Amino acid sequence: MDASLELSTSTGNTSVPRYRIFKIVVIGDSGVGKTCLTYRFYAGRFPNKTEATIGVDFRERILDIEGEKIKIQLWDTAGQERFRKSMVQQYYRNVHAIILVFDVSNPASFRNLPLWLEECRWNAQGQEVPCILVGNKCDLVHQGSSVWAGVKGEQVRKFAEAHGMPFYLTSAKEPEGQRDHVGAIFMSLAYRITRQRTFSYRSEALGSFKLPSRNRKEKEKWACNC
Ligand SMILES: Nc1nc2c(ncn2[C@@H]2O[C@H](COP(=O)(O)OP(=O)(O)OP(=O)(O)O)[C@@H](O)[C@H]2O)c(=O)[nH]1
Ligand SMILES: [Mg+2]
Repeated sequence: MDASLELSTSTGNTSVPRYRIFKIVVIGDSGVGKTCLTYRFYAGRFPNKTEATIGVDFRERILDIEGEKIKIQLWDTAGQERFRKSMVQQYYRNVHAIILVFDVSNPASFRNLPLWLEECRWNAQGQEVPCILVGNKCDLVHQGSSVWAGVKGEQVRKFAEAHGMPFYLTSAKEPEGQRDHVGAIFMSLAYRITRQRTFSYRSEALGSFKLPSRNRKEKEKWACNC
């Protein structure tokens, strides 16, 4: 069954709420903050401590989108190859959207983005799945030396534009109590995927952003040289 058509129910009791379920997979290099971002959205705060994710961790939240309650199922995946290689196909099975994360203070995590997109393209098997780009750890931008050696906003904008992806720069560690930027990113993605009434994976149903084609020249063109 198409995962989007699954309804949430644990018993035969008809009074149990039934929701449409949407699967969002979070990918990116190890240490970029995937666990912290998903935890922040799930629990509303930065986690006290994290360890490298093994395989996948699931976090779910019920959201109210224009009067409809839906269940967002976040797949917080492992960035380390050895902790993910046996699970990659499950990550992408019936996925509704992908969040591609890099660390703004770690240029290597930005340079590796084409490899992640390649993995998405390969596993999506011709389906076009919404993908957004998130640069995390923006709280570190003004720390340390006066010359910022991390990824520059302009580089991010160009990369995102080249691949037709919306992008956001944020911090899972942003102080609580201020505006919830991380929450707004997830909410805006949830809003976007739930608007697709047909549940089709095709690009015409999903709007303007899609996974890029396999184009080596294009990937090299937008690779970061920092
Ligand atoms: N300053 C800062 N540190 C962060 C932020 N997000 C995560 N971190 C830290 O970065 C480290 C790695 O965070 P994780 O969320 O575990 O990274 P991950 O992407 O899940 O890593 P894997 O599970 O190995 O793929 C931890 O020490 C976090 O405390 C952020 O927004 N700002
Ligand atoms: Mg993790």
